Amino acid sequence: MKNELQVLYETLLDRKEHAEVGSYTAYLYEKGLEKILKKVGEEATEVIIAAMKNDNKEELVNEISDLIYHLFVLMAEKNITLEDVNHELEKRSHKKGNLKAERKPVDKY
Ligand SMILES: N=c1c2ncn([C@@H]3O[C@H](COP(=O)(O)OP(=O)(O)OP(=O)(O)O)[C@@H](O)[C@H]3O)c2ncn1[C@@H]1O[C@H](COP(=O)(O)O)[C@@H](O)[C@H]1O
Repeated sequence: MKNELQVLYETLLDRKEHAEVGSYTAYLYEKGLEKILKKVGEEATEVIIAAMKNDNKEELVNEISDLIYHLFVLMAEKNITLEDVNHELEKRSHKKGNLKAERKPVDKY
């Protein structure tokens, strides 16, 4: 079963091919890369502000979701797939040996 992140990414890719009326995503693609980057920057700042406020988990989850949405729009715009990111994370994980049993003392930061 697909998780919500996969469904969202596929929806955003679909919006690239079929620009629906009233779609905020289609509006971002139409505005172009500079607008998308501006939104990623704004949303990242909002995550930082929400995280510094400490105890409002709901607000922080909200802001993180906004940031993920805008990052995914950027990925779709740049033809970067979830598989690309997954593959990169997998490579890092194998290199580092995330399981405690595999980890050597030198692997520590
Ligand atoms: N997950 C999201 C999502 N998160 C945030 N946003 C939009 O991002 C915008 C960010 O809000 P801001 O106040 O920062 O920006 P704004 O003032 O509305 O817009 P700007 O003038 O700054 O561009 C809001 O309009 C939100 O609706 C999203 N818009 C769409 N989605 C999902 O994307 C998919 C496709 O949606 P549409 O493209 O709208 O069909 C659907 O699954 C939606 O649920």
